[in-house]
Amino acid sequence: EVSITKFPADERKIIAKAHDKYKKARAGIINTRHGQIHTPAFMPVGTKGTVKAMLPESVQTTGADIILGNTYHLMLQPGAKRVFKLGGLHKFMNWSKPLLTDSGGFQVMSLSKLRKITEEGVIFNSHIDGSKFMLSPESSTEIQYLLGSTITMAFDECTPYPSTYEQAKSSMELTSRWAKRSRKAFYSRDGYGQFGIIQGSIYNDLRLKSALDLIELDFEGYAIGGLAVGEGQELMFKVLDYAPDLLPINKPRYLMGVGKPADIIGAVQRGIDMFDCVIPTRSGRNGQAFTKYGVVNIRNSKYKEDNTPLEEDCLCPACKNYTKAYLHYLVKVKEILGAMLMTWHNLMYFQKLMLRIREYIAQGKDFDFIS
Ligand SMILES: Nc1nc2c(CCNCC3CCCC3)c3[nH]c(NCCc4ccccc4)nc3cc2c(=O)[nH]1
Ligand SMILES: [Zn+2]
Repeated sequence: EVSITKFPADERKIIAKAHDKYKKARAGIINTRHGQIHTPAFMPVGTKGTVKAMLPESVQTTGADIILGNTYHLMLQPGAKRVFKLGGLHKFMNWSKPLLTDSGGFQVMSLSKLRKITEEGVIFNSHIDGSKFMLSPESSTEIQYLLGSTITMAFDECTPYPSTYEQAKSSMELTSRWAKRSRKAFYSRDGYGQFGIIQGSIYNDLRLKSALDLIELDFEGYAIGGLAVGEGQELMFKVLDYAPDLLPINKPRYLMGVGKPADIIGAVQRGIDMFDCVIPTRSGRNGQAFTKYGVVNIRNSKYKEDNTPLEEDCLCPACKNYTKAYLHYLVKVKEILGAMLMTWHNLMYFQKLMLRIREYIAQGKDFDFIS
C-alpha cells in the first residue's frame, strides 16, 4: 500500500532545492568513429602515448571509454609526422577507442622554459633539447589531425588566475580569434569532432562573450577552460553555477583538468559531461590510493603489516590479489609493480564513481555521495 506523506511546507522546499540542485546533471552517450563515450565520463590522461604504468587493455578493463593524448609532448617526440607515417596514435599505442588530444597551449605555458605569445601563436623552446617550435591554431589542428585524434581541441590561451578584468578580456578575445582559425583549419569528418574552449576567467560577462563567439563556430562540443588553475573549488563552482548554461544543451561539455571526486560530483551537478585529470595516475604512482574510506597514503608505516586489501569489494588486481602491506612495501622500495597496481586501482575507483553517477542520474536519484 503506497502512503503519500505530505511534507510540511519548509521540508518540501528543501527537497525541491535538492532536486533543483541535481536538475542540471545529465547522463548520455557520445557516438564517435572509434566507439561510444558514456557520460558523465572520466578520461584518463595518457600524456606520451601511454597511460603511465598501464597497458591499454588494462585501461580498458577499468571501464574507460576514452583517453587523452598530449599534442605538446608528441609533437616534440616522436613528432606528429612520424606518428602519422606509423599509422596514427591509435595504432602506435594500440588503443582503438576514442582519443582526445589537448591543443598544446596549456602545456607550453606550464612546461616549456622560454616562450613568446604572439597573435600568430606561441613560439617556444623544447624542454627536451631547447630547439625552437611554434604552436598556432593551424599547426595545433594539423598535429592533432596527424595524430588521428577522435576529438580535437581548439588552440586556446588558458587565462591565468588571478587575472584583472582587462587581462582576462584580452586573453579571452585572443582565444576567440584563435578558435576561429582552429575551426577553419579543422578537417571535418564523420565520427570526428572539434571542441571549442571558452575562457573569461571568473568574469561572467567575459564567459558569456566567449561562449557566444564559439557557438557561432558551431563546434561539436565545448570545453570550459581557465579553471582548476588555483582559484579553488568555491570560485570554480561559482563559475560553474552559470557557465555550462551558456553552452548548447545538446552538445558535450568538458571541464578541463578536473579533478578530485568531490570536484567531479559538484561539476556534474552543474551540467558538466566530461573530465580529465592526472590525479588518479600521478597520485597512484606517488602512493596515494582513492578508496571509499578516503585517500590512503600507502607509504604510511601503519600499513606495513596490514594484511587487508585497499577495498574488500574492489575487483581490481591490487585489491583482488594483494594486501596493503605488499603495496606499502612495493611503493617504499620503488618497485614498478607498485606504480602499476596503485594506478590500476585508482583508475578503477574513478570509473566506478562515474558509473555510479551515471546510474543515479538515470534513476533520477540524488548522488551527493563522495565515497
Ligand atoms: N587547452 C587547455 N587545457 C587546459 C588544461 C589541460 C587539461 N588536461 C590536458 C591533458 C592532456 C595531456 C596532459 C593533460 C587544464 N588543466 C587544468 N587544471 C589541472 C590542474 C591539476 C594539475 C596537476 C594535478 C592535478 C590537477 N586547468 C586547465 C585548463 C586548460 C585550458 O584552459 N585550456
Ligand atoms: Zn582496487
